[in-house]
Amino acid sequence: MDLLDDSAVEQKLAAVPEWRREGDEIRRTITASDFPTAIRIVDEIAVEAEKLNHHPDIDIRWRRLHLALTTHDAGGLTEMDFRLASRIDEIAAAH
Ligand SMILES: C[C@H](O)[C@H](O)[C@H]1CNC2=NC(N)=NC(=O)C2=N1
Repeated sequence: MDLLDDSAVEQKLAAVPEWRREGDEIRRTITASDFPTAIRIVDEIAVEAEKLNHHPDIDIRWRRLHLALTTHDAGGLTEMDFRLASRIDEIAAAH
């Protein structure tokens, strides 16, 4: 998987407006209604991540999930990060 250049990253970020670029990562926060819901969201994300074989870093703080995506094998941002970001947004929107 090839690293995306800065203009490609900016272009792809436009499609996932909840996400922000932080260096080699894109990050977003999901606020759930309560802690069990936050964990259910994490579980649904885990299923999608496994399907894609692409996994986020997840920092769970009560109802808030801080997510970070990067492609470790490539050492930065690739198409896979934006594909999973889009799946994560669908999951978040369903709760
Ligand atoms: C062998 C390698 O660990 C796998 O191909 C997957 C697992 N999940 C992954 N997740 C992320 N975020 N980046 C990777 O490079 C990655 N690689």
